[in-house]
Amino acid sequence: MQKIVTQTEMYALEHAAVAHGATWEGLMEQAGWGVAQVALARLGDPKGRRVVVLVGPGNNGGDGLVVARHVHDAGAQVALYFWRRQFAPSDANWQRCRTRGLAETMAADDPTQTSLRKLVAEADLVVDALLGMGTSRPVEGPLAAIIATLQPPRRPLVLAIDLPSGVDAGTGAAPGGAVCADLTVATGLPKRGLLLYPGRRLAGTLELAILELPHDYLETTMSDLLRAAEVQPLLPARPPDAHKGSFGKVLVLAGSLHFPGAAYLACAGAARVGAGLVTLAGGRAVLGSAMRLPEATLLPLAEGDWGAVGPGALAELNKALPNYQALVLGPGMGQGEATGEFLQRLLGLETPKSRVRVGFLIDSNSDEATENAAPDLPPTVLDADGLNLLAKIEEWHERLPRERFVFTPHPGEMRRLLGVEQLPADLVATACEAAKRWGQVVVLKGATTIIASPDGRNRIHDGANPALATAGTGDVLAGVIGGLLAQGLAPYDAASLGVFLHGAAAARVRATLGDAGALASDLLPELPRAMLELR
Ligand SMILES: NC(=O)C1=CN([C@@H]2O[C@H](COP(=O)(O)OP(=O)(O)OC[C@H]3O[C@@H](n4cnc5c(N)ncnc54)[C@H](OP(=O)(O)O)[C@@H]3O)[C@@H](O)[C@H]2O)[C@@H](O)CC1
Ligand SMILES: Nc1ncnc2c1ncn2[C@@H]1O[C@H](COP(=O)(O)OP(=O)(O)O)[C@@H](O)[C@H]1O
Ligand SMILES: [K+]
Repeated sequence: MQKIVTQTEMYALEHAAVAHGATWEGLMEQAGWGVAQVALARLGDPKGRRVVVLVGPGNNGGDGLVVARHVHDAGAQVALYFWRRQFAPSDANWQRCRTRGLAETMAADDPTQTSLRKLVAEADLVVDALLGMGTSRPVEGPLAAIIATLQPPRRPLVLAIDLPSGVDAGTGAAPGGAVCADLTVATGLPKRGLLLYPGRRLAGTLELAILELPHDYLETTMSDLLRAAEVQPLLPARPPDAHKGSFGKVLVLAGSLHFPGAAYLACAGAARVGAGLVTLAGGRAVLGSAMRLPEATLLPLAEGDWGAVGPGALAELNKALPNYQALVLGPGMGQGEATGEFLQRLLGLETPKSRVRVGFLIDSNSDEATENAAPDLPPTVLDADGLNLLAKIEEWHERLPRERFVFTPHPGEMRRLLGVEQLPADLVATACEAAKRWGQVVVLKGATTIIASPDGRNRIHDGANPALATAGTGDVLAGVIGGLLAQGLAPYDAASLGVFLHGAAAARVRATLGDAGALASDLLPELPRAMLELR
């Protein structure tokens, strides 16, 4: 399991390591040695290769000095460029470089960066050891000017130690600009900011220098990187004597006159990850979707204006729902008033005000009242307009049954659910706090997707892929997660495996079609292949 840490968690781990007998010097030596091995592997034969190490004032700079020594000892020609670091005899790593006679330039003596530009122009590799986890404010002044000398296009490879200087370790933000690295070697464990944008882009390829840290410490609060090894065991078994009833039934309530295709994409997503049966619920607006997927069955619902689903549909749904193991609710269903009222009652969230308005339906013990009462929902994926409509309901999170839903918001939907103008910078913390407060699994989608469970566990999917930046890919994901819920996966696992398979299918699409022009429906045939590859 690859853990991802915040600064606080990393500093606590370092303290715990010291308490277990490690020394700060020893840790720094391990970190620098590990980074040097990556650097040397990239350099090829080090003889005659020129390496510039940019050394900052803190421990990140200390790591840089260790790297400089090992790369020098391997045969490369190393020059040191110091920013804000004062020599002190106690700086043992600097002292060791001096003993070896490494060239030194002080940034204070190079106010126009003339020497630095020359060094960079002649270098094969630049090691960025200016700032790491200690980055505490936007980069500015001379530091910004130093970083600007590394802007692409440039000749040398740029390797950042731990984090590209200027990237916030917790949020991935780089408010004053940052080093744009070709690769970043994280020391010990990758920091959260390396997975979040723009930090993820600025970091380039991610590698790791191993540190001996007490891994059991703080384990439960750390994020997990979502990788094949974590989700492979979650794949539902397919016994040879299975029948369609073995793999669950999914009911999809999606699509509308304006977004008819969402229904198809969600249904096909569920079917393509192995659900036994998919039923599309809706009016005439979604008939076309049902015809595109002849394997799906249809649950016709009473229509309101313009074919929208309204409260009149509750009776049919109530009868059908006990036959389903999962529900996908919301993709493209529209945000009309009648649909909002329908959703509110389906979720059992009608306010006293709406009770008065539809009072005759819930009055006393009439048959109609029973038929229209909020049903017990199976595990449900709530997506897109389902979330937008939910966000309009007052105090929804205090009244929604807990541990029943997987919410799949993109950042805009997340803002609406939280009722904020702008999402907080730390998206992992945002998703985790929301999952805890709402009592639901939250999948905060984006180039990096975060899956958070109400119990505090969370997984980060490092899956940037511009081929996915096209309408309808989220509808497929909602269906995929629904299809996995129907096969009996717990909500957090269904969400995790779903995000992984969706990303793996997208990677396959990108490999054949490239970055642009893929359709959301191109993901569908790749889903079974992604499962085959994982199994
Ligand atoms: N301890 C160990 O054994 C291990 C440590 N490790 C390594 O240590 C790194 C963390 O080291 P760190 O905590 O010393 O912080 P670091 O990133 O060097 O920067 C601190 C300095 O930067 C300054 N500063 C900050 N922002 C600034 C800005 N925008 N503009 C200008 N200045 C700014 C800040 O100055 P101040 O805020 O006080 O003005 C302070 O002087 C970690 O990333 C990893 O590489 C690992 O190898 C594991 C073993
Ligand atoms: N650049 C990107 N890299 C990786 N995944 C992306 C990127 N852009 C979008 N996605 C993924 O595509 C899906 C888009 O979902 P969403 O925004 O709900 O779109 P829609 O509602 O049109 O289907 C999400 O799973 C998201 O994580
Ligand atoms: K750095």
